[in-house]
Amino acid sequence: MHKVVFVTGNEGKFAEVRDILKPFGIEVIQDKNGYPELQEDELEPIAAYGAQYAANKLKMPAMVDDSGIFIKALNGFPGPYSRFVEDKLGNSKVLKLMEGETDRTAYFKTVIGYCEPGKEPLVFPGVVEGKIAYEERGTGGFGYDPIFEYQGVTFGELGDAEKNKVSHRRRAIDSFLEWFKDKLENPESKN
Ligand SMILES: O=c1[nH]c(=O)c2ncn([C@@H]3O[C@H](COP(=O)(O)OP(=O)(O)OP(=O)(O)O)[C@@H](O)[C@H]3O)c2[nH]1
Ligand SMILES: [Mg+2]
Repeated sequence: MHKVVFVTGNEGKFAEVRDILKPFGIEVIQDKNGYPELQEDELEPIAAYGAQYAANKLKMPAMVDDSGIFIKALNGFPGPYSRFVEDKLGNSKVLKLMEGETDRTAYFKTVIGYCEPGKEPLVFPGVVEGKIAYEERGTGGFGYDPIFEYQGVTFGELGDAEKNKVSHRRRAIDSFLEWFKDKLENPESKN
């Protein structure tokens, strides 16, 4: 069994990453102590810096997840500021900003940052494309899930297991796993 520390205060993220990695023999341990989140227009540098900070502080391999929802009609807003906007506006006010907008195109993105002590951080992005619904639907998931429609169904309406098959987070973790499995098979050749 491999162990990875996942630094996040978000229980929804933690539960998803734990469930996705479990079948691969990777045990995920949550660390709620946080990391400095850079203010950047892209998620990658935020995740890279956070993972390196956490690995060097904890002296063990560390993972972070920086995520956001990017709405086309709002020029990509809230993107990296999704946490702040969720806290200050919430889904109902985001829907107000979208009133009158017929182009509902949006995507969710997760960047997994992973780092081992003394090494360079690696980033693994995952994206899922969808649409902003006209009203909140469903009580599952967390955050923006009730207003994000994937193939006509909101992430709030999908069960956890179904969301974990198609989500941005799932895609980012799949990309991490590809690298991680390769590293287990060829321990000398990578990173
Ligand atoms: O509907 C959603 N489905 C998701 O799958 C999802 N993943 C993240 N989010 C939201 O996007 C922001 C990310 O901010 P974020 O990456 O800084 O995370 P966070 O501050 O919640 O936790 P931490 O990991 O930083 O401690 C926060 O508002 C999250 O609630 C999601 N919303
Ligand atoms: Mg955060």
